[in-house]
Amino acid sequence: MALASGVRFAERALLRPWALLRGTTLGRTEPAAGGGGDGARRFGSQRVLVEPDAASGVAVMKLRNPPVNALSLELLTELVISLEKLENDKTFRGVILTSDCPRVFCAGLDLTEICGRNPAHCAEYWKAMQELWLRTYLSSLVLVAAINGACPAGGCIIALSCDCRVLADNPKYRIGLNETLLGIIAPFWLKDTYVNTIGHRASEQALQLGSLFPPAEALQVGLVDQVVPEDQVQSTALSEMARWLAVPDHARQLTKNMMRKATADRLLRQRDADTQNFVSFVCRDSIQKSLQAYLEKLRQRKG
Ligand SMILES: CCCCC/C=C\C/C=C\CCC/C=C/C(=O)SCCNC(=O)CCNC(=O)[C@H](O)C(C)(C)COP(=O)(O)OP(=O)(O)OC[C@H]1O[C@@H](n2cnc3c(N)ncnc32)[C@H](O)[C@@H]1OP(=O)(O)O
Repeated sequence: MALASGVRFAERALLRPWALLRGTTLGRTEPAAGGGGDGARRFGSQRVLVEPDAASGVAVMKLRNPPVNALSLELLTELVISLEKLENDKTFRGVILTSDCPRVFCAGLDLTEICGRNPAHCAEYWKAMQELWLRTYLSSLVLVAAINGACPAGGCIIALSCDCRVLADNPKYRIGLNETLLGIIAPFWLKDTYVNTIGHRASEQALQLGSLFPPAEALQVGLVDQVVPEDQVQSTALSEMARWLAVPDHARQLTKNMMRKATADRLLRQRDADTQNFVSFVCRDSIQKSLQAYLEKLRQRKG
């Protein structure tokens, strides 16, 4: 399958994720419940479950890092590797990304990865976050987010880097970039992704206010493409997938690349500087205090 040279270049420029892998069990293959042939076999890792359907060329990738799918370094690494595995297998043309944890799609950055950690760890963690965004944003596969739970901050980053978003209609499942409410700032590449999705004025407001949109508002502002009853999220994601897969891959991929390359290139050009900014920012005493206070509030708040 011919890929745009820009996509190939960007992919070559990305980090090899293997070095990040610690204590994971990638590559394990097991029969899916009730499944028989190769197309029904699932694989994955401790924190990412992949259910491939070779017949349709679509795999369902489920985040399972309970309780809230916080993006730990391990989860980030396993997501990158699982995606790479599907991209390298030409049987697959599309991936539906969803959560295996009830009520939460993804709670965003795992705050324990950046609270009270040394600068080297924060740098390693941020590089893994950049890597996941670059991989998903530039993926040659069609990515549909089936958002079956709350989707703040880093969770929204993952959803935004997909091609299409289907959100379950539950007022508790809010989506958006709430970084400012934690006293932190969305990086420029995330701001760019937001602007590309909902436009400049809406992003300006939502980013400063740290808005988390309930489903109807998320649909209205263009943050998601469909809002459907909870029990129809998966089937709607599959219908959306069929719509996207009806387009010839090469034309769709070249168009995706044309739309997204400039945004990704901005980060690729200044990845190290972005990492340094992140580390020096989050390691400030004042930011560490805000993050600790937020984490404490989360731990005390139940229900
Ligand atoms: C000037 C220079 C500028 C340079 C700038 C450079 C860089 C920019 C810097 C930073 C950019 C960062 C970009 C991304 C940021 C993020 O993603 S920050 C994370 C934001 N996430 C949130 O705010 C979500 C917080 N969580 C919740 O709101 C809820 O947990 C929920 C997801 C709605 C689920 O609710 P519920 O089902 O009720 O679960 P609980 O709240 O009870 O939580 C269960 C346990 O999980 C722990 N937890 C929740 N979220 C996180 C998390 N993100 N990280 C770690 N741990 C989390 C929670 O404490 C509970 O733990 P215990 O069971 O009590 O131990």
